[in-house]
Parts: sequence; C-alpha cells; structure tokens
Amino acid sequence: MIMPNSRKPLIAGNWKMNMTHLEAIALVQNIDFRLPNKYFDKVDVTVIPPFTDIRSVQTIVDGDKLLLTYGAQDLSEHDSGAYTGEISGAFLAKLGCTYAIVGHSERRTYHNETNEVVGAKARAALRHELTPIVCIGEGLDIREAGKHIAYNTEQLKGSLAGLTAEQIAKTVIAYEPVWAIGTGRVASSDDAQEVCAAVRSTIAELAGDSVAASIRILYGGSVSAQNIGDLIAQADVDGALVGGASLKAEEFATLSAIAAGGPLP
Ligand SMILES: O=C[C@H](O)COP(=O)(O)O
Repeated sequence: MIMPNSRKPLIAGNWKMNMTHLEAIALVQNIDFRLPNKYFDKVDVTVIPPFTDIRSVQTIVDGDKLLLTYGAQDLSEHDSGAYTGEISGAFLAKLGCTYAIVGHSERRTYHNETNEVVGAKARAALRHELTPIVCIGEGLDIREAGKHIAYNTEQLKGSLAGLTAEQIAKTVIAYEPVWAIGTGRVASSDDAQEVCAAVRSTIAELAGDSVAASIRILYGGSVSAQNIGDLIAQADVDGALVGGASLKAEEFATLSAIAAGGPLP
C-alpha cells in the first residue's frame, strides 16, 4: 500500500529555446524579486534555460545566494569523448545544475529519442548527481482512442527500464500530454490526476511503495497562474513543468506562490 507522504511541490520552468544569456540574467533577477525567500520553505522552484545561459544563471544564483535552482533541458548519455555538439552531465554538474530534463516530447519527436535513449540519459544524469526529470506523455490520437493510461505506463516503464529502485527514487517524473503543450489546451485536473495516479502505481510496481510515496510527479502542458491551483490540489500532482508561462516573471512567480499555498506575491 502506498502511504500518504508530504511531497514538497516542484515548479520547473522549461524555457525551451528562448532567452539569450543577457535576457536570462534579467529574467532570473525579476523572478527572484517577485518571489521572496519565504516561499521556498513550501515549494522548490527551478529554471531550465538553454545551455548557453547556464553559466550566467549560475553567476546570479551564487552571487546573490538565491534559493532558486536551475538545470538543463537535455544532456548526453555519454560522459565525454567524440560526440560533437553534445553536453555531458559532468559539465552540467560543474555548473551547479540540480536537474536535467530527459525525454521531453520535443526531443522524442524532433530528435527521435527512444525510451532506451531516455533511460540512458537518466542514468547519465544520476552518475553526475543531477536529478533527471523524466518526461512522458501521449499524443492526441492516443488520448482520443482512450489508450492514454496504457501508453503512458508503457512509456514510463520503457524509459526507466535500466534504472534500479534506488535510482528511480532519485528521479522526478513529468506527465505532459503532447496535445496540451503550447496549445493553451490544458488537461483537466481530473485528466492530470488520472495519469499521475497511474504513474505512481507503476512506480510502486517498479520500485516499491515507499519510492512511489516519495517520488514527485509533475504535470506539464499549458500550465498557467489560472490553472495551477486546481492541478496542484490533485492528490498525485506534485508540481508542474511549465513552458510558456515560465518566460514571464510575474506569472511564473505567481504560479509558484500558488503552488506554495500562497499568499500571492
Ligand atoms: O516543458 C514544458 C512543456 O512542454 C509545457 O509547455 P507549455 O507550458 O508552453 O505548454
């Protein structure tokens, strides 16, 4: 039986391919200005900028001793060597990253990343003490066919196939229905809960009840300050992977504050 666990919400802002390093500095400073330290007792907030921004973000976070963390949108499954254009987990760890997204649907779609590659990247992240945010999610055809639970369960199992229970315990899972990404068409909170609950049951099968009780499961897809309250209120939704709304400091700070249980900044 999966016992209730008080999981600290995580709000992760995936900037995707937006923001130069100069814009990144301004955005992080703006988020910090709007989100005072008191919120960080109740919510973890992280930004996931493009690789070229990470050094600048590190400088601000370290220099100003911000409680906000940061991560990367991808990493190589390899640690070093002749892999032109790739970025190693070792480099990201040295830059102070906390998280690395793996298997985002945009990587699966545009870069043909398979579950095997996603699993290898998750293991690479863990080798360097980065927390992988492992993304799964169904397309519209699967949702309309009513096969979304089976699809997501299989994608999750495939993506975590090479990981031990101890490694799974150190991951974050993000459920992002592809039809809700960047479309303004958010899944209902019931839809999000249904899949996130299935994810937790699958984690229990793979790694045991205690890991299932403690692992954080995020929802992603058109999350905004308007809908985060309903989403985070669901029993198995522990936060959000936010795209578009994470590029607006005021909205990102507001939705982070809502995830913390308020008050509004
Ligand atoms: O990683 C973030 C997701 O792809 C969601 O993006 P979105 O909030 O712009 O729909």
